[in-house]
Amino acid sequence: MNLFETVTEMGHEQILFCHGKDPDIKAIIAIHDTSLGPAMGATRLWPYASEAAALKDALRLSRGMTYKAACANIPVGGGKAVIIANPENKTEDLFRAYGRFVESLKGRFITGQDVNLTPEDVRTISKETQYVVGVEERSGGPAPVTAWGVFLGLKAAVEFRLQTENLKGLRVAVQGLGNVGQNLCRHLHEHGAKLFVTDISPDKTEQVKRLFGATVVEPDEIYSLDVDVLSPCALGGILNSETIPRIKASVIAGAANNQLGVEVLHGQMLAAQEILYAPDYVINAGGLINVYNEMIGYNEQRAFKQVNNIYDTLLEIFDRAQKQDITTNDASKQLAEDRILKARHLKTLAVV
Ligand SMILES: NC(=O)C1=CN([C@@H]2O[C@H](COP(=O)(O)OP(=O)(O)OC[C@H]3O[C@@H](n4cnc5c(N)ncnc54)[C@H](O)[C@@H]3O)[C@@H](O)[C@H]2O)C=CC1
Ligand SMILES: O=C(O)C(=O)Cc1c[nH]c2ccccc12
Repeated sequence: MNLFETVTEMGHEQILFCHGKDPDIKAIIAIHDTSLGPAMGATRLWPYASEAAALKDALRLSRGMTYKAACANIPVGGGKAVIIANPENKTEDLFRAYGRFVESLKGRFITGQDVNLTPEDVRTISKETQYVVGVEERSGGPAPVTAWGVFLGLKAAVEFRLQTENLKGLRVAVQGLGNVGQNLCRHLHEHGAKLFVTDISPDKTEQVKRLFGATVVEPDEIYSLDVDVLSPCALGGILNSETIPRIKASVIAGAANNQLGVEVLHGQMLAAQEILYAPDYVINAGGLINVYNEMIGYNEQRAFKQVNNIYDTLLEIFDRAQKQDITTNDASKQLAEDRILKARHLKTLAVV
């Protein structure tokens, strides 16, 4: 990877390569943009196959956070960190060393719990840095709020594409029944949707079958089901050249980050198949909105108002995409970039 070329193209401000021998630590903190406020993004721990893969993940996820905050209209910038490690080798020393790197950024980057980190791990990080949120779970953790936002976004997409406000009998395929997926299934079930679900953990599929009468399918079957909506709530990169031709759903609305394998190509493939894609960073902003509110002093009414906005924002994005004949992904990027440019312009005026 030609690093500065990539960073120039993607627009990152700063990338911190955190390295140490005792303890052995390799982590990357990517700060994409702080025009709207301090960069926020949870930290993910993953046994990446290569350092390039880790860097790519950090770069793309952090840019997604910038767009996420801008589309959610909160004064926050975008960042993300990845720790390159096997979850089996997590130690207190590792997280403390990582916490010192976060502290060294003096609040330019504020982080918390993402894939393979437990609340306990985040508490360990917070022994070394004050720039961690979501540790005390004052608001019940971000996942239920994320799920509520995804539910509203799914509803907006169904209304736009299928011209119905009633979810009764709507067939929805949910991939991944973790903290977000299960909460989403509950909302959908309560509104009369018919669920088709998959997870690599049989305990989780059994639970959702029992609680919400869902039909359980094998992980690879989820793409080709004859359903109205596909809701990816597990992994990134699942919308790609292999899966898209198999998709029969006309709406994609789920929580996973980086759902599109190759953003432009696969965004266009979905549009060509007349599948309405709710951009991941717009629909899954509930978690970020929740931790942001915790940071500034939790106010449930304000937090829910901001999450409820996801519905209107998505309708605006779908409308923009249709009118300009562009992908929904490009329409949301435009919305985010407009807001960021405006904020930069205001800052320049303030200096003068
Ligand atoms: N928790 C939050 O507030 C937010 C979560 N997200 C994203 O949403 C997604 C889900 O988040 P959580 O529910 O918190 O994570 P989680 O780790 O609780 O759940 C993920 C689930 O996906 C399952 N899974 C893994 N590989 C799978 C496969 N190949 N097929 C089917 N299922 C598979 C896992 O067994 C697990 O049950 C993640 O991609 C996360 O990055 C995005 C924004 C906020
Ligand atoms: O939406 C994402 O990908 C996030 O990283 C949201 C998030 C969850 N917990 C956090 C703690 C600090 C900053 C962001 C988050």
